[in-house]
Amino acid sequence: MVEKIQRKMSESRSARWIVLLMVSLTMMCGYFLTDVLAPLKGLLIELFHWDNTDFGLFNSGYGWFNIFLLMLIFGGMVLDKLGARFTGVLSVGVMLVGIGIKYYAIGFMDPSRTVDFWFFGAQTLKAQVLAASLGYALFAVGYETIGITANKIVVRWFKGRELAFALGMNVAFARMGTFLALALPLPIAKAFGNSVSTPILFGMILLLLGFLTFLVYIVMDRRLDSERAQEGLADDERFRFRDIFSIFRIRAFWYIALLCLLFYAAVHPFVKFAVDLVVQKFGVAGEYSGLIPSLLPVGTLVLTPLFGSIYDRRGKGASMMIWGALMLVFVYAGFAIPWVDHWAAAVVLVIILGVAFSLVPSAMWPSVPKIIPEHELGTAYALIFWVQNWGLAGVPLLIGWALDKWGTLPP
Ligand SMILES: NCCCC[C@H](NC(=O)[C@@H](N)CCCCN)C(=O)O
Repeated sequence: MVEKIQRKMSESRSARWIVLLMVSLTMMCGYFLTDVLAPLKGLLIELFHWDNTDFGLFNSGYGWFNIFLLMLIFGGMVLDKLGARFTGVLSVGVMLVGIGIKYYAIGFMDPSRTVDFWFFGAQTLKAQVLAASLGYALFAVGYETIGITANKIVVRWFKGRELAFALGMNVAFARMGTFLALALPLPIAKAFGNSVSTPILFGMILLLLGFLTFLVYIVMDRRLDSERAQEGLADDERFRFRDIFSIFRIRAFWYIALLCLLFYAAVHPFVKFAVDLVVQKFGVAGEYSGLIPSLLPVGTLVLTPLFGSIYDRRGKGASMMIWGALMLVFVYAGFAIPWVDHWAAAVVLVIILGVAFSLVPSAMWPSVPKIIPEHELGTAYALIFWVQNWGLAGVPLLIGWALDKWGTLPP
């Protein structure tokens, strides 16, 4: 097999699947670290006296640099200008620094210390919460950038072949990272005497391993470059700043960005509120309440690559996205109708949601290279992620506000 890889990178099936595996593992570590604190909320309340406002601030940190300082868009431009190898290393470096700050804040800072500062008026905050949020904000820049970098790498290696299946597998690794982040942190923290910082340290070590797998990709990608150069196929089109305007002029790009915004804003925040929903509306007992929402990531692990391979063979990406979006409307109508309150209905609705959450991404990500040239792809993905991030940041606030106003959930 190694011989085959050495002979011809561009034609070796094993080489491109190894590249996919190496890059997806790096990305998966990022997905693990993104949600590593989610299951530890109880411990943070118990040990450090964090409250809902602290959590709200910490979670909002995700968008501070990406959305407001446009770091995500710059990340896409760096990707198109300086390439995936450099951008990947930079992303992992930024993630490590960000997560290092968060680790220091959670593991070593005095939870009772406060800081006074001015931001649209005088503010007092817990120093630990502020530092952890700033670390998370920095981490998120690297995390989102590694997401678009992975997309561009997969397109480079798989275009004209089983691209949608490969992108589906890449998303499946992301889901696995999220799944592990929900399953592992609490047992790890408990095994180390209720230490909230140990799962973060565990994630950092994982990410260092993810960095090593990225180095394997770099070696292979360099070989692909030199092979292409020898054949006179070097990528000579370079990204220029004004290319951003040619992306803006493509109408299909806006349709995809809009669908990405609405779709992800509907699904991701749901996951955060799903347990409360099945308890409050469907009357599921406390200890089983996590089971129904957990069907969602597990189902998407298998279905996203499956739909990707259907897309590779049959096409019809637009129809897949439309069906996925319609299913989502059906699911939320089911959640909203008061008399649909049997636990079995919740199971069926979550399964349909899982199908929708696999259908749309499996068609959406491979559709972008069909409308955008490769040298602008990083910026195009970054712009789509940037639009999407507004929804990911805004909708939880909207849900919180709606629950406070009309909901029955405890504050
Ligand atoms: N190579 C990554 C494929 C994109 C996967 C996609 N990720 C996103 O849309 C990100 N902007 C992050 C979303 C927030 C998750 N915490 C996905 O389907 O996850």
